Amino acid sequence: MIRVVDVSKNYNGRSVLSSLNFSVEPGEFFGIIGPNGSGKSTLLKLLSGVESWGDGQIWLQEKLVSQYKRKDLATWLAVLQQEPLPPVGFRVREVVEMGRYPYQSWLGTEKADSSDMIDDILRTLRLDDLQDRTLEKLSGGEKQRVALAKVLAQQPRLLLLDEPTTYLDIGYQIQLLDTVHRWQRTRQTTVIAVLHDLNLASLYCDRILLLNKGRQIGVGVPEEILRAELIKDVYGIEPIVLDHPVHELPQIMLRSQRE
Ligand SMILES: Nc1ncnc2c1ncn2[C@@H]1O[C@H](COP(=O)(O)OP(=O)(O)OP(=O)(O)O)[C@@H](O)[C@H]1O
Repeated sequence: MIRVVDVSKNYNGRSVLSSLNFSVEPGEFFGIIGPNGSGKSTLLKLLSGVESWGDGQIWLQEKLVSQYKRKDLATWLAVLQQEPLPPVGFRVREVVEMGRYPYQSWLGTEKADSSDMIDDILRTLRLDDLQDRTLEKLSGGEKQRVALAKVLAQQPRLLLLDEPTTYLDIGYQIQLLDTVHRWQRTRQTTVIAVLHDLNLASLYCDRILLLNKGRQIGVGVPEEILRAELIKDVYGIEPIVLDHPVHELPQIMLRSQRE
């Protein structure tokens, strides 16, 4: 679905991504991890066509991302960003309906009625009781769920998530990623997610790309990437890596330096 070939990116002559090479298969849940400033969000911006890359190529199906018209790209992919929602005044349902924009004519009308689908998404994310509330009356975690509902309403074939669990407590982190995972499996949506939490990345991602200082350190299944020596090299900590007793996937325990 996505093929990244020798891609680099500079900001003001400073390299922030260099020689990236990887592919993401249709229907895959693909994670991007790495320390602060390693280039994760920049990579997501290149994949979504928001920013142009320097050298290399980024293919989305058979065309370069840069060859798509903006509205055509929006029927293909949706991006959940860190600061995604309109400021104030809009009601939850109105915001979710904004996700339908790529399917509307210039009059703002849509061929098919999407209200059942919007109802379904609001129910799935437990937002149905909040649908008439305005955004400023929501908590940070509720806003995050509204933002996800809006991008799901776009019915993208490729869903790009930039730190989707920010602001969420552990209950909602799992609920949100379970929802995305179910959505991905039942609709064969491809998901590319930037995740800070390595344990969540292990639980949900089919494969993970590890970046450090703009370089691709590795790409592979969680067992290949979440290895103690690799995590130590990149994050500068001495983790303890254990097998999850239920999911049989690597989980990282942190070791404190305190006396
Ligand atoms: N518009 C910009 N202009 C100049 N430099 C930028 C710009 N956007 C990002 N950078 C720089 O590029 C590097 C990578 O930033 P990026 O936001 O992609 O990292 P990240 O891995 O997503 O970080 P974090 O985990 O802290 O969110 C950083 O050094 C950042 O300062």
